[in-house]
Amino acid sequence: MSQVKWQASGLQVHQASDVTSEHIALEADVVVVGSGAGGAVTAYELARMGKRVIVLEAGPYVPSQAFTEDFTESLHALYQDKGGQANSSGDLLVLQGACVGGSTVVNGCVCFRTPDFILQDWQRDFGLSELTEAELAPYFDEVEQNLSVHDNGEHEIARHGQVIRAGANKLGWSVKPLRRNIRQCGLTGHCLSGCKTERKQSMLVTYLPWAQAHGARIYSDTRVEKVVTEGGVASGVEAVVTRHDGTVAATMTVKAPRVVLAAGAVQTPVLLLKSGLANRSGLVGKNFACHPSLLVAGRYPEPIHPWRGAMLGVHVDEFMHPDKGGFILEDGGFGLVEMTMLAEPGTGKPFMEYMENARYLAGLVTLIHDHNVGAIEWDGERKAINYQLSDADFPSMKRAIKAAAKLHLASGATEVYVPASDKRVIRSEADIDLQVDSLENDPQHLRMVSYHPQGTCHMGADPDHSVVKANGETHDVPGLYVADASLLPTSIIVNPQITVYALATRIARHMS
Ligand SMILES: Cc1cc2nc3c(=O)[nH]c(=O)nc-3n(C[C@H](O)[C@H](O)[C@H](O)COP(=O)(O)OP(=O)(O)OC[C@H]3O[C@@H](n4cnc5c(N)ncnc54)[C@H](O)[C@@H]3O)c2cc1C
Repeated sequence: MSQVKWQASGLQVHQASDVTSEHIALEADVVVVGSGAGGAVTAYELARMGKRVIVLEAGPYVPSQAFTEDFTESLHALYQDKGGQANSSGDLLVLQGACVGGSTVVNGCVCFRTPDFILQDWQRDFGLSELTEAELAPYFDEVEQNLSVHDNGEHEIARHGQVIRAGANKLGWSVKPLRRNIRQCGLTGHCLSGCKTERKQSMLVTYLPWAQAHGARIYSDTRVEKVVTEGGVASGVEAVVTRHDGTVAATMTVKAPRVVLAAGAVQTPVLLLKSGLANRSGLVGKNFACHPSLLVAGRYPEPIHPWRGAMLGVHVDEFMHPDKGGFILEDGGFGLVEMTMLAEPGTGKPFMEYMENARYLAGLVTLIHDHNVGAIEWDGERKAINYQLSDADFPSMKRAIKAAAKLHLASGATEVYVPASDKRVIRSEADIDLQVDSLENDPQHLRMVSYHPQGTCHMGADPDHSVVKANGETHDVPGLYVADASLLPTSIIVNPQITVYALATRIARHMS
């Protein structure tokens, strides 16, 4: 891996194809595991402080020019488990990016700060007294500025967003443009396949090149298998470099007194469990939450063309506070593949009818404030995501479906499709309770997707009841840090990337 090629996008990545020896031994001040939201920001912040930083990324390096805007191919090329990662019962797809830039490459660009009522819960219930709105505000300001976060302009609200906004106004519900980290959006609607024109301000085109400009070295195809300690203190990692045909190109060791885990909320706990570290509380991998989402589609009399224009335009925050329901609705555009993945279109004739009418559909994505009832487990060979929607969260899921149905009807939809395994269509206000009240919280009944796994190595003041401190360092192992979505003690209702960026910035700045 001594000779690396400069890629057209400007990022220089050491890849498996560059490997020239069976073992690679490296040294650094800090080794960062994962190059997504948490990893890229931490790497940049530390590199610009003059630290020698190495970033190890399990996924491949896919330069933007290679993005295809074909979602089936993107799942294969850019996503964890080729887009097939799911919970143990198979009714929750857990989508995560697995490439240089992580989930930020494939995300929908939506940006929210952590709601203050969530931070207050963390202060009260987890002893995180320092994580106040005032303390985090400068970090939010900074990352938002760095990533060109702005309220969607009118041209960024596609037809599907316009009809939803009109319906929300009719109902008197609070509806706002979404904020997104994008510069001069090309309105292609292919966010989930990566942004070919590099307008999305993902880590691939921002913090990673910036980190590299400050000397950080980035290795793709490199999966960290173990965190190593000496005398109870972090001392580095062991990794394997794998070619794209699955064969091992080399083993790797990195010696570093600071190890930052940012492999995402599924893989970071797996790595700690494999390494047998930082688990005095028994909470590594526990406390998993994920904002289980539904795509509630409405059929409109006039064509909507949900694949046209910016993917995400507006959101309804009327019910965001837990006292008001604990959910938000985001208007979501989607292409034909997403449409079949996220809905329950049936098979045979019903499927053909659904797809024939695709251009008349608009989607609402529900996000709920779920409890942290899941767990990531490792049996020595494979991971398991054990998560079922809890009975405590089912009422809020049903409230979100009802609100989405009501909103579609108010927006002019003639039919609303509930993504349930027994086909349920709502055609009038009177149908809403009828169709939704009888839903059961049984495995496989609702087709759920998570874009936001969180919480599996959560922060807290008490070492017996949390995995890491507010500064990101694990309670048990000096020098071993977590800086990704695993940190969040509770689910945060809103899309989490900005929270992860802000926390990672803070963690890097507090690192000694
Ligand atoms: C399809 C999709 C849409 C989304 N839309 C939005 C949105 O609009 N707004 C928003 O706020 N959030 C969105 N998110 C979520 C957001 O992108 C994530 O919350 C955020 O990126 C999490 O950051 P992270 O650092 O925890 O993990 P990631 O960004 O997922 O990065 C983790 C990286 O670690 C790598 N890795 C894993 N294991 C290892 C290992 N053992 N060794 C080395 N590397 C490893 C992975 O390959 C991955 O690249 C979306 C996510 C998805 C998947």
